Amino acid sequence: MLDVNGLRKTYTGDGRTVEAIRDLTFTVADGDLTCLVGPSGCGKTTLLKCISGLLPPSAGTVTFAGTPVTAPPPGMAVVFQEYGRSLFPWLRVAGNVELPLRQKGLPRDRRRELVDTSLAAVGLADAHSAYPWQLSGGMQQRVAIARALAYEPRVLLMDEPFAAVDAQTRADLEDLIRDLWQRLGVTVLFVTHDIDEAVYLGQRVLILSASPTVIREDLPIDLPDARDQLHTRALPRFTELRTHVYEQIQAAKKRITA
Ligand SMILES: Nc1ncnc2c1ncn2[C@@H]1O[C@H](COP(=O)(O)OP(=O)(O)OP(=O)(O)O)[C@@H](O)[C@H]1O
Repeated sequence: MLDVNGLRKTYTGDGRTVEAIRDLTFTVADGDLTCLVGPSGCGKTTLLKCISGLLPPSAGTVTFAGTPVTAPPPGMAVVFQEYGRSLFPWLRVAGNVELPLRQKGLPRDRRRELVDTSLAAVGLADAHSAYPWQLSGGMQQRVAIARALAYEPRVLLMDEPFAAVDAQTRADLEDLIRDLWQRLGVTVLFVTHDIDEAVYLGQRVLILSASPTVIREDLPIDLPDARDQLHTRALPRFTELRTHVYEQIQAAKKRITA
């Protein structure tokens, strides 16, 4: 579904050159839930922007369902960390979710149906007519997720989407993502700096090195598919995996080679 090949990104300007991504190659299969985790500043956001066609890479290619990405492709949706800035405060919840569907040119009845089902899917069936600023942070992030789902993406890219919500809401939203992924069969690439979150959510965790970034390890997560916050996190295997990822990230920060 996604093929990232020899990706490099160097920022230049104001007499400064920052090599953010040195060389990244990986694929994400159709229907996978892959987490990307790495030290702070290692280029996670840069990578997602390149994958989603928002930023041109300096070298290498991104291919989405067989087509090279040169601009934001239809079929891909992104959820960012800053829900507060991604929703329009003058539009009601339903209007926010509907906006990309208008841009897609869908007829009114279909738009309404998609808004209803995606808001119901994130547990906000009653929030159609509220304004975003009348909702809690966690609810606003649910609206952002509903908007991405209503677009019916084949790939959902998520950039630290739960970093700004409290711990309990975060746990609920993590379960929501696994539930939606299992029910809808959407391919998910989830970026986080939170090691426990990456291990709890992913079928696979890609561990990135410090900037300039390469892939340090491609780790399969061999936990049972049915996960829940209490029992999965109490499994000895969960502890082993999180300890392993933690050690890898610490080593990456100290630039010890794998
Ligand atoms: N527009 C830009 N111009 C110049 N340098 C940039 C730009 N955006 C990012 N960088 C640099 O590229 C590197 C990677 O940044 P990026 O934001 O992608 O990392 P990140 O892993 O998402 O960070 P964090 O963990 O803090 O969210 C950093 O050194 C950053 O300073």
